[in-house]
Amino acid sequence: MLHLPSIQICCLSDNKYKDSSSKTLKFKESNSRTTTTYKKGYLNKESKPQNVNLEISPHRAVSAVRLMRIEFGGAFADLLNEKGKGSGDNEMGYVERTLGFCTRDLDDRDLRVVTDIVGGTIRWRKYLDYLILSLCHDPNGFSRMEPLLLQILRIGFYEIVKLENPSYAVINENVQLAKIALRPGAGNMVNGILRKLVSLKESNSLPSPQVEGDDRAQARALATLHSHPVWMVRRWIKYLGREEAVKLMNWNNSDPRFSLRANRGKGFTRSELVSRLETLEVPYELSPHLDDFVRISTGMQSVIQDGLLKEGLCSVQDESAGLVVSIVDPQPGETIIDCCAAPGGKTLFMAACLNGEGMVTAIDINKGRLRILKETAKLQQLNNVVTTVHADLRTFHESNSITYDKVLLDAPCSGLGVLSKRADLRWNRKSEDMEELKSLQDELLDAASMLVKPGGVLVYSTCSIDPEENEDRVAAFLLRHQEYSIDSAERYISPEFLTEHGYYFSSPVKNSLDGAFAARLLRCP
Ligand SMILES: C[S@@+](CC[C@H](N)C(=O)[O-])C[C@H]1O[C@@H](n2cnc3c(N)ncnc32)[C@H](O)[C@@H]1O
Repeated sequence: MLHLPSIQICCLSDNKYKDSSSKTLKFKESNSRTTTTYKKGYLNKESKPQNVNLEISPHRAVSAVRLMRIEFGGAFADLLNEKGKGSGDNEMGYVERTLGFCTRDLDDRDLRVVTDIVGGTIRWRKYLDYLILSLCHDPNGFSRMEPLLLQILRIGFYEIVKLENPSYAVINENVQLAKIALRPGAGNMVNGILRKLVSLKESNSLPSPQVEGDDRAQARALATLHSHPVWMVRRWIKYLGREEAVKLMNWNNSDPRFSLRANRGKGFTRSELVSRLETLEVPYELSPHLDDFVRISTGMQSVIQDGLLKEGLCSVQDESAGLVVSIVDPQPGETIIDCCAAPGGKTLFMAACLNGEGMVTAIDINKGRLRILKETAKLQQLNNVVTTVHADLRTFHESNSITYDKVLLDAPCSGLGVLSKRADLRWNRKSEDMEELKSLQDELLDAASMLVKPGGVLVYSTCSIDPEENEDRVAAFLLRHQEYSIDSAERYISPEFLTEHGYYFSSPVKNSLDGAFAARLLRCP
């Protein structure tokens, strides 16, 4: 029988994060239980003394700090980028500034665990908070709980409820982290609440919201159970029906799968990529849809460490995005303009299809992202067929009179099709964004349409599954622009992706890929 001590909510204290979003951080003083060592190149290039704490679980400490950065510091939970950065010096710097000590270096296994814990804890945040709140004696204190303590609790709850890690270790390690990073009282609180959780789980009596009442109440319960914002759930029930909406949320909560594209531009073929993956012992599957693509569900860390991405031999690109390029169907010798191009996934794939003849002009309003595109084009030896232009598409035509064979508008969108990869996006996106995005998409479509040669092709695409950003935008555009008509996508993709209107649509639920949409439109000659 577990002893369940009474639980108190600890509120914000003076020497901790006050409000990280407003950048008024105060970092905790170094804790007493740390060892000061000299460690080469640990935080920066020079050797300097470090407070390396060997008593706490490094991956939990790093996960807690990473979660703080994502929730309050504006860092993205782009799991791959986080992995790609190798979690090196910078990350340990954040850990030390936040906790007052650093941990030992993370090995590959730790890094994988951090990625899993961070991704899962963010995805399940609403559900985990519901459980935490249900188990607290003082629900009013929940909203005032200090951020680091809340992250530690969320990690513990996620490990116990979703990962089903051995509860003894989860409790011990998270209690230790709370004690050392905060204070003994915080450790006691974590201990009490995690033990209570384990006891409820073992007796199959975890609190659970009932899906009952009117539509609104049911959507609220489903949103908690599947950990999504209520407005998204309501929208999906409206467009997809309840059953599909639940399947979509399950997909969004599942581990993301990645695909790699062999960079033909650099003369690297899919079979060479496959040989490298076999050498690295990374399991793979060939894409049934795209000749250059390979799917992997584990082993990304090995791919990164092998340098395949750094050397520009392959790129991480979802097949759903690759299929948008199939709809453009770039041919050697053509002039193509990619109107919202950065960071360049589609630009570079299109450029590789040109076999050195023709040109892709890549426009983007974001200078930093465009710089990344330019550097990647160089790395992939595609800079001879890629030109970058820093411009706002809406005013670009004022200084440009050139028209192009093909125009791709991969518009800024809600990203509701890529929630399995962008774990934090569901919490950052607001329902009000949808109206703003729709008018921006209309403006950008009008601007892009001016760049198409008579007889040329305009492709409008998004990584959204929302009809208001997809079919509805195209329908409104066709009403405004009678010089355009739909060119069915049937010649470019397999029937499973074809909609009744002749558009391309990849559905996470149906196709097990990210959600994406593209319409191919012809300008009359
Ligand atoms: C969906 S992302 C493009 C992704 C890119 N096509 C790819 O495959 O990597 C949308 C891009 O539109 C850019 N953007 C937003 N408003 C713009 C505007 N008015 N003019 C040009 N680019 C814009 C953003 O900076 C962002 O990079």
